[in-house]
Amino acid sequence: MSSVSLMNIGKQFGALTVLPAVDLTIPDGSFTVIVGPSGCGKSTLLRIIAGLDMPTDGQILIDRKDVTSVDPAERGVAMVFQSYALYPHMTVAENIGFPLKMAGAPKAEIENRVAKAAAILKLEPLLARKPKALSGGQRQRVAIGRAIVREPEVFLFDEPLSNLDAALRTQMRVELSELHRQLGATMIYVTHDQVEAMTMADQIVVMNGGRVEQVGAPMDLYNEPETTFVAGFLGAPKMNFLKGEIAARHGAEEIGIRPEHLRLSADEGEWQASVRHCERLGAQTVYYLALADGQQMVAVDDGDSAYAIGASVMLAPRADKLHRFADGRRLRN
Ligand SMILES: Nc1ncnc2c1ncn2[C@@H]1O[C@H](COP(=O)(O)OP(=O)(O)OP(=O)(O)O)[C@@H](O)[C@H]1O
Repeated sequence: MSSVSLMNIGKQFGALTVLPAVDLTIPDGSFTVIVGPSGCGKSTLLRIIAGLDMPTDGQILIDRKDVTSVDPAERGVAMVFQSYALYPHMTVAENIGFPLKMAGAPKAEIENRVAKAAAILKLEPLLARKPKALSGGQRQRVAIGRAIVREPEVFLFDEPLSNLDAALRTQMRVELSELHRQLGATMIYVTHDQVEAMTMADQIVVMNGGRVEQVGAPMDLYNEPETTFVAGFLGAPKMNFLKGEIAARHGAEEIGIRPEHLRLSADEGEWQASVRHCERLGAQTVYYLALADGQQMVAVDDGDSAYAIGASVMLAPRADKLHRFADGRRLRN
């Protein structure tokens, strides 16, 4: 197991500064998810840790050793990509064992380690198949197997689930979390999907425009976002943001309240709104609402909640869940 430290990492592609200066510590054995919108630089950061890209500035430490100019193969990291890049003419066993073969490992050792990885990933019945005879989820497991056999100190995942359908993604989230518990290795996982970040991470790193916005445990970021960016990025449906008179009454330039922290009632509440649209999800009802001053809100109510389109409702925000911001930053007190 190994910690990873990024010290003042900068990256430029020609005139384009993708990462101005990133400082980040990834604790030993953690499952750290780097999350942010497309283009914020998260894949670049992962490739720099892997050694596939060189930083323009700064240092990378793995297990407290400076690996900034160490060859990717010598860093003790293994990367799993979004596109599984399996060799179509090789069997599952050959695909998994390929990195070891390339490294010149003896045949018996390759077989041994492939068997161990296949057992962990429940791929044993599929070892003789070719990739084209596998489902998307099975292919991704083979790609993960190829990383496991190398017994890396640090696993790097670059959006590994984005080619899978929703049901399979959910299943693989559980499998990856179990894999992490089983192996105890440090895992760094890049995604733009906040659900993956919330469900798998023990540490989330939210990035925005090449900078680290906030680092912390999922529920800490959810409950105490430091910026409106983090507040709006984590959670679905998204946090509501309100400005003007409504925010001023709470002593803020802007307030935020999550849809599940609004209580709806016919006659009691702080704000009056009309129902524009509703989505009945079975377990929940999602209301799209318009306040009297024209600001839009979303509220989540029980599955059997039954306000009609056009109805007038009162909204009561939970006082302990109301976030106050000025200049995009959280206000304290
Ligand atoms: N080799 C390169 N040459 C020039 N620009 C690049 C190169 N690689 C990445 N970039 C640019 O760097 C920025 C960050 O890219 P990066 O792939 O790290 O973002 P990302 O957050 O991982 O996005 P996505 O979720 O879309 O993969 C983008 O503006 C991208 O166009």
